[in-house]
Amino acid sequence: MVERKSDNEFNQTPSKLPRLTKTPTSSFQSSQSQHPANSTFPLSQPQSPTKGSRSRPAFDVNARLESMELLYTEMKTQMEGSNFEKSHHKEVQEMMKARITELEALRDHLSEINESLRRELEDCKVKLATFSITMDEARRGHSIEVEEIHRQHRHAVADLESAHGREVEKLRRQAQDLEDQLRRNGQEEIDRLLRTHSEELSSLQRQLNASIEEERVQRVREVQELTIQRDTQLQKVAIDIGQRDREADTLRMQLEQAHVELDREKIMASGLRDKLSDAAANCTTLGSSMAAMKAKIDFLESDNQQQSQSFADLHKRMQEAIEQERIAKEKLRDEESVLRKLRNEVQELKGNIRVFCRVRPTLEGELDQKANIIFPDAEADKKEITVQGPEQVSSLGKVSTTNHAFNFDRSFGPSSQNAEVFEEISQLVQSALDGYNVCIFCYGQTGAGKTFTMSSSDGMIPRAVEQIYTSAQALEEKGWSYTMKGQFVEIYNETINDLLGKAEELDKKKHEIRHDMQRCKTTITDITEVPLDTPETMESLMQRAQKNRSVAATKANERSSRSHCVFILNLVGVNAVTGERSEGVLNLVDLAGSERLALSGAEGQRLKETQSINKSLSCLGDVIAALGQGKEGGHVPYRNSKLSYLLQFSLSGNSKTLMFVMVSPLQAHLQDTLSSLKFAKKVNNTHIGTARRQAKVKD
Ligand SMILES: Nc1ncnc2c1ncn2[C@@H]1O[C@H](COP(=O)(O)OP(=O)(O)OP(=O)(O)O)[C@@H](O)[C@H]1O
Repeated sequence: MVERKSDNEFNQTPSKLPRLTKTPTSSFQSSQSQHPANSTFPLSQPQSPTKGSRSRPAFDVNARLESMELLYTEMKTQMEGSNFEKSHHKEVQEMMKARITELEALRDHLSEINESLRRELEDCKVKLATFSITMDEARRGHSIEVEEIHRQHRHAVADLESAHGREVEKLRRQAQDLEDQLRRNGQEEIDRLLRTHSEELSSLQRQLNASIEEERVQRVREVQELTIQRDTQLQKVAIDIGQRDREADTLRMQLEQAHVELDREKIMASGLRDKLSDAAANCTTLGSSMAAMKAKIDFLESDNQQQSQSFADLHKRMQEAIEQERIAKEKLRDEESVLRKLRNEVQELKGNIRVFCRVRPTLEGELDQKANIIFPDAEADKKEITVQGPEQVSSLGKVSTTNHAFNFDRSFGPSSQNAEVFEEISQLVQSALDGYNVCIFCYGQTGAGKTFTMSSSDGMIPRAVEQIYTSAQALEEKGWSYTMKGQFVEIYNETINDLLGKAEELDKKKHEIRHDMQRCKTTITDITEVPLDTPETMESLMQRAQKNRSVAATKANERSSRSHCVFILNLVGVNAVTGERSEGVLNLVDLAGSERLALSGAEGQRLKETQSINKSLSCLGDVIAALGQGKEGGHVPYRNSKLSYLLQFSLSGNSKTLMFVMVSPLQAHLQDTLSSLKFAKKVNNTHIGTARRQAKVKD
């Protein structure tokens, strides 16, 4: 802050200024030496003389005063300027004051506004708080409502689901009933037609044979009688003629005698002439009887014509009967096509991928190790299976178990027989004859019954082949002729082996899978294909495959459990009557054991086996899952394993697939049982597109 001095103070001249009398300091001296005479400070001279002052000239007061005057004038001018500036500053100050007043007024105004705004803000805050409370209440109400709606929705969805489930169940049952009905009706109709037809045929045949026989016997009898009559008459005539001849001879002799006697006895000439005319009359009679005989012979000949006519009639009737038989056969063929169509429609209704579950019985020595497995609907639909999980101990030491329920297209209990199981798949096998690609595979852990179900002497493979033979034979009547060829391969460590080839070539000969994408056909290079002409061929084929499997088993322990076994049956049918052609494939697969195979600890051959089984089974699951997504043109990882690549055309949406999940009844296998059933459940929940028949009609 600058100290203000009064105007008077500034207007005083230097002469009027009080004089400084002493400050004899060295600083003064130094300042004086630094400032020349015109310097404004200091204003006084030191009073006490020093050693140095004695040598200096005397102090010039006037000059000093002059300089002081000058200095004063200068200062005055400066002061005037300062005064002007001061007045200017005063003005500015006034202006600033006015401005400050203005601003203060503005500030007051703004404060008022601020105050009112603050009050408004307070109001708003109060309102906001009220509004927030209302909002919270509304939100709570809303969430309660939403919760309520959710609950209702859940209930509605659950109701709908159960209704839908019931509806689906009902539809499935209806479809089943319809199928049974259709099958029964079709079968009954066919049986009835066949019966009627064969009865008609046999009665016609009998009638025909009887009437032919009767007619023949009668005609033969007539012919014999006529022949006898004719012979008798001919004999008679011959005798007559002989007699007449003899008479004629006699007469001739007599005539000769008469002639002889004529000469001698002319009188007797007229008598002889009379006798001659008698003889002539007799001759005429003989001629007429000969004509009668001739007429009789003609009559007999015309009777032969009648016989020919009746033979022609019989022939005509026989032709008519053959024509009727042909029409009946044609009708039967039409009905067979309808039946085929219906059968496959029923199969499609059931879904193109189906899952059956089968629990094997406990064997000797296993009775006390049974797991708790039940079949809740064994008396009704036979679809459910419930497995009691392993015991779990809680932290409080409480022991509990969980029940795991599963639902499949069909569940078979331990008492089920292969015949009963086959009955359920026979329609599917039939589809292969109708030109579909069918794949049936058995999945499950080692010892769960896969081989027993598939390849035992009364398993699915021999039964399927037998049914195909029987059906193919029955279809022959309808113009179909089938060629069947079988292949049997093993996939071990991602390598294909020919089970019908030479034993010494196992694991040595290389086989490649080739796909013909246009014809949707799979071939394996250098593989043995056996024509199956008779059921006996099938038996020897199975024995050959079994022998090779045993040879392979000596190479690696438990090899049969650790390899996949695929039986491929190629069926080509041609209908000579309708020109139709169908190509179907039936694949029956016995998979490697699916037990959880840990990689840890395994090494060498065992590690390789484990890796390839894990890979191929998980790849099979991936393929089914990808197909289930049903994306047109979507990627399906068939190539990730040999098994899925081999079955590509039999696993696609265009084929019919059935999976058997095989279950061991033992407590020790419970974890594997549960994981097999969970895998099967996933497959069961998959829907694969509609199968197409590979049938062609000749141009
Ligand atoms: N339904 C059944 N009725 C009677 N016995 C059965 C049945 N299923 C399986 N078995 C018996 O159980 C045993 C194991 O069955 P199987 O060999 O078929 O199992 P697997 O699953 O094929 O095993 P692997 O994977 O080792 O080939 C065999 O002795 C078999 O005869």
